[in-house]
Amino acid sequence: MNIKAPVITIDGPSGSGKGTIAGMLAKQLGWNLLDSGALYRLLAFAAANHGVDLTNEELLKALAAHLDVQFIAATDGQLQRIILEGDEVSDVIRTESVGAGASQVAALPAVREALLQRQRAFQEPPGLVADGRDMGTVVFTDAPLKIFLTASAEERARRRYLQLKGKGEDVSLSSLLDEIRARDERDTQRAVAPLKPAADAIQLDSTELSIDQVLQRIMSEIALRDIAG
Ligand SMILES: Nc1ncnc2c1ncn2[C@@H]1O[C@H](COP(=O)(O)OP(=O)(O)O)[C@@H](O)[C@H]1O
Ligand SMILES: Nc1ccn([C@H]2C[C@H](O)[C@@H](COP(=O)(O)OP(=O)(O)O)O2)c(=O)n1
Repeated sequence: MNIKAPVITIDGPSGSGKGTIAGMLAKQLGWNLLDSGALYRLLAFAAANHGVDLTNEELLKALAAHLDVQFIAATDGQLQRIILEGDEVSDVIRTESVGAGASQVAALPAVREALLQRQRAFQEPPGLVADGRDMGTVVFTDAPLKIFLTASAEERARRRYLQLKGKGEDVSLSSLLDEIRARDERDTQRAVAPLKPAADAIQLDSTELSIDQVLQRIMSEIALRDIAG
């Protein structure tokens, strides 16, 4: 019998804390990690490098199917590393402009289809924490725990501002808020796999919660379901 590894999905809008929480959970549980947004970011980044227009669905589909990417698991003291065509791109794919490009290519059905199996291949023992927009609604519909993490747009822009400032980037809070709102609009309104909570997702508003409080809330849901052994 083929018993699949359990999956915890964490979906939600930009800046809600998905990546941070997913990374901490994966570490704490000793599970695999899928940062699905990174795949869309990598595609947008690779398209720019190869001169592929972000509206050219056919070429983007081919590029998505052949993306030469490696995810190197986090170790103590080092975050997960991402290698594209032999070069480390972990940081360069995190800019807001690559995020906007990712949101654009992510609206194309052929691109989503081309990336589906690649995402499902991360479901390996002992378990998987998957973060994105459609992890609970499309990619891992039978996940035993689905979290939909939100926060107000203002709080998400503030977090992104602090994060990018911390990396030495010259950013403005008001333009980040505009970009976050534009991305929310595109991600929730697209025809395929729009950002929305799965019917069986637990919705968690982190606006007033610390990272540790969010983590504790999710750990208690895991304990309730007895899914982490
Ligand atoms: N509950 C929280 N309170 C304050 N800051 C947070 C919280 N959750 C995440 N952050 C910070 O917000 C920023 C964006 O978080 P991130 O995990 O990248 O969000 P997402 O993956 O949803 O876009 C990071 O700098 C992170 O440390
Ligand atoms: N499962 C996913 C993950 C990301 N996307 C798209 C939509 C997002 O705006 C972009 C970038 O996602 P990412 O999770 O890296 O973005 P944030 O860190 O939340 O700002 O990719 C998607 O359509 N489906």
